[in-house]
Formats: sequence, C-alpha cells, structure tokens
Amino acid sequence: MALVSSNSQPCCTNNTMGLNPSRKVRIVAKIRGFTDLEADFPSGVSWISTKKPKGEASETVSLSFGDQSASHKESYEVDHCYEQNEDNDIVFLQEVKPLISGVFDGCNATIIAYGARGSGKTSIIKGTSEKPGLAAMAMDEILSVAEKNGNSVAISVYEVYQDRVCDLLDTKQPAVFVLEDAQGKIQLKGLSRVPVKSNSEFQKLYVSGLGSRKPAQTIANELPRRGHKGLILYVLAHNENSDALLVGKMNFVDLAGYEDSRRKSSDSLSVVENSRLNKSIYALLNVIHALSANESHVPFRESKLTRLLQDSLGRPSRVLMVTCLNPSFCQDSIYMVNLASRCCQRINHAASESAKKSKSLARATIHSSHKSQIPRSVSATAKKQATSRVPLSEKKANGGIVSALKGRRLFDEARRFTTSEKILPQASSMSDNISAVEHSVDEEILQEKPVVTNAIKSLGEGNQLSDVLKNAKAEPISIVEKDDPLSESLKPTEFASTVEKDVPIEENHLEGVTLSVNNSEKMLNFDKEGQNSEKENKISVVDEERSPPISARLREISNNLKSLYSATPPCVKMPEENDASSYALVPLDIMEPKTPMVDTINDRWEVANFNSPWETLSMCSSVVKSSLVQEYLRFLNTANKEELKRLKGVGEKRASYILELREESPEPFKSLDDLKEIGLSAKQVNRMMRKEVGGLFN
Ligand SMILES: Nc1ncnc2c1ncn2[C@@H]1O[C@H](COP(=O)(O)OP(=O)(O)OP(=O)(O)O)[C@@H](O)[C@H]1O
Repeated sequence: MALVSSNSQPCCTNNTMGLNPSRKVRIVAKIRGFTDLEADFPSGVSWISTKKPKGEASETVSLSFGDQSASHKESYEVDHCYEQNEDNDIVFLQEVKPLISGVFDGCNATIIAYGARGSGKTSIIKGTSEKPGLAAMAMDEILSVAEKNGNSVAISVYEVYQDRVCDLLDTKQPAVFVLEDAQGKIQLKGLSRVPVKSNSEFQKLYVSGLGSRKPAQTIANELPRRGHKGLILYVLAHNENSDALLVGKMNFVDLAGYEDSRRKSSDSLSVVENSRLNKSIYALLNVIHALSANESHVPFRESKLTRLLQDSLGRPSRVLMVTCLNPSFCQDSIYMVNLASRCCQRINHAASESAKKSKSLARATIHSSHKSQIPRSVSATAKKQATSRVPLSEKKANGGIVSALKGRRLFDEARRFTTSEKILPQASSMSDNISAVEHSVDEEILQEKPVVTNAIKSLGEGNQLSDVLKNAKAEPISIVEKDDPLSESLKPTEFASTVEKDVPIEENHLEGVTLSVNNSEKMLNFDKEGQNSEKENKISVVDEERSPPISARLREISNNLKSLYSATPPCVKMPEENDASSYALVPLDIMEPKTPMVDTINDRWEVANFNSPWETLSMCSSVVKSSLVQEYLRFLNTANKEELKRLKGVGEKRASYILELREESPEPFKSLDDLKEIGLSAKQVNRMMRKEVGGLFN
C-alpha cells in the first residue's frame, strides 16, 4: 500500500490528555490484580498506598510502598493511579479514548506500558480475546470512527530487541530499518502494514495471531525472547488516485519488563543483554523526561525504539505512560515508579512535618501496612543503603540544585543523587525506609566499568597496561564524550552541582572510574537557584579533541581485557580468591570475570604461569584479533566514503549504505555480526577479515 503523508495540519487542541490538556505526557499507574497464586498471600492485600496530596481536589496521586508507620515516607507522584479492581475498560475510557479524536486530526498518540517483569504490561496493552487490552478497545473505536469518516485503518506489529527491529507480521522480512528522510520524517523501511477492516481481523493478527507469533527461524536466532513489542494503528485517507494518505497513528508499546541487571536474569539473559535492555528503557524515559520538561533537545537518537517512535512522541503528539505495578512486593516496581515520577520531576519526600500537614488534607487510601509482606532483605538493603538518594524537594531546601535540572537527562540525576550521598548525610538519613530504589541507574549504564577497575587491581603495579588504565582513570573531565550515553553520565556538572561548599572532596569515585575535581570546581555551591549555571556551563565544556581517544581507549582496553579473559586457559594465574578488594566495586550478585595477571617486559606481553609458549601465543593472537576487529568496526563507523571503498568487499553501493546506516544510528557496527546489515554473510565477513590480516604481511 502506497503511503503518502497527509497535508492535514495536526490539531491537538481538544482535551486529549485527561485533566490537563496543556501537558503532552501523562503518567498514570495501574496496580495489577492478584493472580491465583498471589491471592493466597497471607495478607491478600496490596503493599501499595495511594493518596491524594491535596485532598479530593488533587490532580495527582502519590504512591508509596510498604510500611506506612515509618515517620519519613518517600512518595512518588503520578497523574492518576488505577486500582486493582479497575479493569482495562476504565483505563481505556479515561485515558485512551480521549486521544483517539486527536489521531483523526493528525495528532499521533503513543501509549506505553512499562514496569517490572510480570507487572501486567501485556495484559493491559494486548489483553486476551476474553479480556481485551487497550489496543483492541482502541481499534474498536478507531474502526467505528473511520467508518463514519470514510477512512481506512492498517496496522504494523514489530519487536525491538537489543536495538534491532523486526517485523512480526511478516516474519520473512529480515530486519526493519529506521530511517529519517530529508524532511525529518521517520521511515520504517521493511515494516509491513496490513489493512484491517474489523476487530476480529485485528484479533487474529495481533492478539492471537501473527502479532504474537515468534519471529521466523532465522530471526529468532538473533532475537531472543524479551524485547519491546509495538503496535502501530494507522488511520488513512485516500485521494482520487487511491493513494493512502496518513492521517494519524496510534502506537501501543509493551516494553520489556525491567529487571535489575545486578540480579541473575530469570530468563537467562546475560548481564550485558539485560543491561542493554534496561538501557533502552532508560533511553525512553530520558526522552519522556525531556518532553515533559519541554527541553529543546530530546535525545531520540539514544535508542532504536525512541528513534522509531520519534514522530509519535515529539510535538504535537500525545503520550500516555502506564506504569504497571505488581500488587505484591517487587523492588523493581518501586524503581520504575521512582523513574516515572522523576520523568515529571515529581518526587516528594513527605518528611514528618509535611506529613502532619497533609494528614488534615487527605486520608491515605492504605491498602496495606503489612511490614511482613516486605522481605527481610529489603530492610537489610535499607540499612545497608541508608545513604540514599536525596529527593529533589530536599535538595532545594539544602541550597537548591533544582534549577540545574533543566537540560539534564533523567539518569544524570540518578548519578547526582548517588554522589550527594557522600556529602549530605543529614539528608540521606531521611531516606532510611526507601531502600528499594537506591539502585543507581548509572550502574547499569556503566556496568562494564568495574571490569576496568578490577583489571587494574589484578594487573598489579608497574604494568604497562595498568598504567594506561590508570592514566585513563585519572584523566580529568575530558573522558566525557559528547553524545555518548556511556560518558554522558559522567559529566562533571553532575558532580560539581552536588558538592557542598564545606565538604572537602578531592575525587569522586564512580563505578571504578575516578574523576579528579579541582579546587575551583570543589568550591561550587548553590546559594541561590541557578546562580551557578554559568560556572557549571564552563566546566561542562567538553574537551572534544582529547575526549574521544581516551574513552575509546578505555572501551577498547575493556573489550580487550574481556577477550583476554575469554581466551585465557585455566592455568592463568588469578587474583587470590580471598582478596576481597579485587571485587570491592562489583555488585554483590554479579561475578565479574577475573582478569589474568599480565606482566609486560620489554614491550612484550607475557602471561604469568602459562603452561607453554603455545598458550601464550594463542592468547596473544586472540588479543590481536580482537583489537583488529575493534579497529575494523571503528573504521566502518567513522571512515568517509572514499576510505570505506578501500576495504575489500566494499564498493560504491555498500559504502553509501554504510553511510546511510550511520545516519540512522551513529555507531551501527558494534560487532562483526552487524555487517549482515550491509548484506554480507558470515562467510564473506570471515573471508574479508582473513584478507585484511593477510594484507598485513604483503
Ligand atoms: N488484572 C489482573 N488480574 C489478575 N491477574 C493478572 C491481571 N493482569 C495480569 N495478570 C496476570 O499477571 C501475570 C503477568 O501479566 P503480564 O504477562 O501481562 O505481565 P507483563 O508485565 O507483561 O510480564 P513480562 O514482564 O514478563 O512481559 C500473568 O499471569 C497475568 O495473567
């Protein structure tokens, strides 16, 4: 079906966002009903409390978790919370239906369900044929309005897994490319669009049919189970030539369940995969944060999903975020709500005084105050992590860094909270009962960094490699790389902005990376809101000339260390088992690979205790191979067209295609596997690499 963009101007002036039409993002929570298993819980009641902060007149609802008797309670504000007994039809009527008329006026809408694993995301979006989800209800409504207006309707169903998109309606499609045309419009190349005339057709395609089918065999190998599932409902108009003109679209996204990557994944996803998945959830939340804060830059390019949804998230679209909550204890749920409320910069710390005040305003709807429902480990975590993040309101009271929020990413805030732990003990003591949300997002993003720190420890003193690593660690500020999400979280402003005047801090340590803070930065303090923005801007200037090599070096070294480890035979000397310091920075439940002891003598690598020269040689070859591959990929990600054409197997066409891919994502080649995207088979890639290596000896 040919699809041409409609000329109709979007008109989103109708009340499409519930109570407040001026806000483009609305964030609601939905507490899932108990499953049969959970119904047998001793208390049989939810551990989530909701209350209206300003009494019945409140436009928002604050959520808190667990023990209500605590004097200090952290609460998270959302626009509304749907209780366990409120079914999908209520959510549809109040939240989704009002968006539909906007879609017919050219105002795209996106409904995103997100939350911890098993929190009811699929049930609310997709539902079942017996208990329809929001998508089916929306389809019903859209079909009936389309019939009246003479429009037609079509759908696409896709999955985003590990930043790759695949078509779930046509499993023969190898991959979907997200491209941006000259007008900035997003094109989903390779995503099929199927016309739908009735709800039963939709049910067949999406609810019980192809849309829920596993991707084709070839793709299934690359795309394992846990990904983000998306549905696009297109409303189309037809001109005299029968061209289909896009009027508007409604997206439904069932995000993959969030799971703290420090825990062992329950579906045996590797730490890296899980972490990458979480990173894409953060990327989406960063976008939502930027949109709600009306920031001029919205980081759509951070993930494939946000890129794909760009024209349905950005202005003038409407976004509904449904935070799905498990009705029984789930640490990840608290974390998700925490992020949701931060998206709207709504986080309250109801300290005792304000709690007293609020008593007269509203009575909490407390579903449970059952301490027993919260496992012991949580209180233990609470104590262990008593140095919790500081709520925004608290920070304001402490000198106000709220003004510094604008222009920052949601997950930079997480880092700031973590840093402030060290310097605002009085504030941190107020958060004892929160525990569950202490987990810093950046740990996920930076989860590879402990490898580097451990490596330095393991390598020992006087080692060339450990020196390189140390230098990289000690490099001041310049390790920040523009537009690099990994380095983004290390922006010096994040540290500077949290440093209190009187607190002497020489260094900030995070995740194994040390940033030196010089005296002038150390003296930063916020007497008045915003006063320091100029200074802050100055120190946030990135030394772009110096930055890339260092962060690139870190990454390369980290990769090499990993491959060194994987290539290491069992006889390689490991750090002492009982040397706890080697793992001091490693999250408790993740075993980082142990890095072998490596000595450098006369510029030559020698691996201690190798059984034979053969093993040494094999190990070295493996390191060289890995370096070469990394260099090759870097070349593909950065070289210009003429340079690309110098590669064996890359002609004019492929070189252009590589550049096209780079338009789409700044670093499209992360592994040799990614070369499949430019039409090279594994065999061809192998042959090419052999030729490259062979060429070195010509
Ligand atoms: N309102 C409800 N009442 C009772 N049980 C429910 C309700 N909603 C969902 N469930 C049950 O909860 C479980 C998890 O639901 P669902 O699969 O929708 O969660 P999910 O968040 O999509 O999970 P995942 O993170 O694994 O994708 C399922 O067994 C489902 O039947």
